[in-house]
Amino acid sequence: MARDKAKPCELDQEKYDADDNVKIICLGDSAVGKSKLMERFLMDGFQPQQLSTYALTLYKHTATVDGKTVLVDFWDTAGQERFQSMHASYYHKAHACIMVFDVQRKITYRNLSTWYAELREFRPEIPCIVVANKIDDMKMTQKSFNFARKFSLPLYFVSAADGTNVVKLFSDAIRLAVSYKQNSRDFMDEVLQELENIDLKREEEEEEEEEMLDKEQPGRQQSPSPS
Ligand SMILES: Nc1nc2c(ncn2[C@@H]2O[C@H](COP(=O)(O)OP(=O)(O)OP(=O)(O)O)[C@@H](O)[C@H]2O)c(=O)[nH]1
Ligand SMILES: [Mg+2]
Repeated sequence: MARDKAKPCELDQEKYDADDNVKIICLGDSAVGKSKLMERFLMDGFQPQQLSTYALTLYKHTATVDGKTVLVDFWDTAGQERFQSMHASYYHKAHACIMVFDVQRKITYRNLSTWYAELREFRPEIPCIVVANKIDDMKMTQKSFNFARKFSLPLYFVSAADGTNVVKLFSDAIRLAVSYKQNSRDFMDEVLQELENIDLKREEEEEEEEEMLDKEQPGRQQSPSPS
């Protein structure tokens, strides 16, 4: 008797079992440590070499929130100016944002307002966490950064280099993304959902129409389209 039954592919099984999937984007100037934070969380490692992200890297991660499996797409975006025109698609259907600055470079903190304005233009309601990275190199970690307070955003002091607060940051971001997705009353989400429903309905109607025509005219030929 064969004991080993064919096992379904692991990834497909995860997808099948997943209760939800969410998209989390990461924003901030070049070299603030966005990719290193992902690396620390997903691979539990840190290679100090500087390799700027080319436009976009996508990481897939499986998490458990309140006993449910959640598939997470992390979008690691390049902070460099030259890629800024791609941002509309970065933001599309994102459920949470991690916005990073470097505690050692004031300009990256100042630029948060630009990143935040752009985020809100595309995703007015999604949860956003402000992240002060590289606190391993900094003595005064308790310095108050007004930006987060001004917009009532949570602020996390982290280090991708030594791992401080990294798991907490990502776990909370996933939790916020899931809860946003489940409770969202975001106007843009509703509009997108409506558009998807209209598309589906139109496709169904077209299929029905095709079927009816096929029944009415067996052996029907497609008429040439006017040129
Ligand atoms: N000391 C210290 N250095 C860090 C930390 N996180 C990142 N770095 C360093 O900062 C540099 C930039 O890190 P990246 O993660 O590549 O930065 P990024 O934000 O992804 O940059 P772009 O991809 O260009 O947008 C690297 O040399 C890292 O080693 C940290 O927590 N502490
Ligand atoms: Mg990067």
